[in-house]
Amino acid sequence: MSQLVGAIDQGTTSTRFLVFNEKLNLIASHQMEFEQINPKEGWTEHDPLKILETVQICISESLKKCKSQGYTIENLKSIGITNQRETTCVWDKITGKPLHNAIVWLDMRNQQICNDLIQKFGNQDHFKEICGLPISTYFSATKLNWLIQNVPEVKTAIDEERCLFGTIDSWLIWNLTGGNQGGNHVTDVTNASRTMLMDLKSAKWSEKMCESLNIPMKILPKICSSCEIYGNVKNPIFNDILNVPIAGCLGDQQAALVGQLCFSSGQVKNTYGTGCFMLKNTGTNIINSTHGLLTTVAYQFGPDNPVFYALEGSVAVAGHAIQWLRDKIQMIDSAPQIDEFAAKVKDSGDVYFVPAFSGLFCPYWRSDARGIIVGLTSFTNKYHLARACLESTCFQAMEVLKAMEEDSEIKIKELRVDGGMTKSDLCMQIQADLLGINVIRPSQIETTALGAALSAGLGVKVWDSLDQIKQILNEHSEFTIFSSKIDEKERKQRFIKWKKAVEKSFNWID
Ligand SMILES: Nc1ncnc2c1ncn2[C@@H]1O[C@H](COP(=O)(O)OP(=O)(O)O)[C@@H](O)[C@H]1O
Ligand SMILES: O=P(O)(O)OC[C@H](O)CO
Repeated sequence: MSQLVGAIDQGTTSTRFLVFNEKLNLIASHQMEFEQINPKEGWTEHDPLKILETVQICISESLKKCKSQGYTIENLKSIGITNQRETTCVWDKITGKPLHNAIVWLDMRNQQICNDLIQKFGNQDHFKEICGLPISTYFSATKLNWLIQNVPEVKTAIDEERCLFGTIDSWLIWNLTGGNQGGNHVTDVTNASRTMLMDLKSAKWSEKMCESLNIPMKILPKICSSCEIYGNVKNPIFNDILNVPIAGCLGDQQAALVGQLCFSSGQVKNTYGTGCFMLKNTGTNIINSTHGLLTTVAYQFGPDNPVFYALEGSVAVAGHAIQWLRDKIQMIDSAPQIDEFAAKVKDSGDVYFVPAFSGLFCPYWRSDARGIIVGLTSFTNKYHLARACLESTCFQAMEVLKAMEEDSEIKIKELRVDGGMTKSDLCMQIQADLLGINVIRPSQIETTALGAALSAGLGVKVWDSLDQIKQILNEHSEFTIFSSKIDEKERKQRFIKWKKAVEKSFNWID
């Protein structure tokens, strides 16, 4: 009997469910965008119930497509989950209802809490040794602080032992496995490593971090590996997949690392979605960056297997800037139109766009920066702006790659890429030009979902080993390779201009 594995990919802007067969071919998928709620400047929320609804619809629509190809639910052996990381949910375990909208990773309402912590502990990197992360609005713990301090229902639910906290993976697993009828309150080690509350070495919640950040440990989920059975689907809302085991779970950027088969130390991938995230596998070594990178968990394939780590360069705004041009500025009608516009001009006309909408993450960690467009003249048109927008992501990725090279003093020779923005050939060509190395895009750019599916399939022995998976994928994977078409002199000149633009974005917020 054919074996299928499903993956829920719950991203920042959309939810997907994808089904792969045992040859790792994509059999069916369904995707839905959902609302970004912006109650105030700098705030972004998601409705956790809406997220659940999109998951349910995506599963149901994909399974219809599987059925039309002759498959039945018996073919579906397991499900993996991969998700936007850090986004913070709190809910009531008795009613099963969220106590507030989820606070999204991009949200900056916790800035004052972060400022106070930096002042109290002396510097932004005070906890990096324990959790691998700087004090920043990006991570879950200070979002949770904000909820505890500002939403009375959350405080009361904690006092009455009804409050559960989790990132999106936890919220989904709890609901899928029964919700308030006995759902399992768990997370995986990659997601836990994004909260600031986990000790990287022990891969357990850190008492010191929880105490320093004032987080009650009783509301935290149990930390599991990225590949084990977290429970079977029991919630009747998900009746299309009842009793199917959930057997894989990874944060989306770690899932992409897995989906790109970056299992060896030194291998690097870059995913271009709402943000852009470059991860380098560092094996079982915890490396502390001196160039603004984060240390994070890459994966742990089973509770008895070692934890693998990664260095990460996180860029907050990549595809998000394209969506901003589409939704807020209405310069384009759809994301793909950015390519059409950008291709109409040979360069950006010396225009530089620094999309520091949420400050700048890696390598600067400047919360005082805000977005700017510089170099405008009366010659500038929307096509230049479109090109500057694509270039902005590539320049940011270039800075992250340089930080990785400087940290390890090892030159990165090629870059594997994936994610929504990599559909743009022009963007990938600009990236290769700026980096001066080959940019390699697999024909299957849904590597995030693939990574979650691989983990879920390993969890129930659809595949026995990583070697078997590598062999299967290597048999039918195809790649497009983008090589630089500009020389080092031009690359340097453009980078100097970019750096000048970045500096101009600093110090906007007092
Ligand atoms: N053809 C395209 N050219 C450039 N960018 C694109 C294209 N299609 C989609 N995108 C961008 O890709 C992003 C979505 O990628 P995805 O990997 O689905 O992100 P996420 O997981 O963050 O929701 C959007 O921000 C969109 O702007
Ligand atoms: O939704 P994405 O793909 O932009 O990923 C978001 C990241 O997980 C945030 O850390």
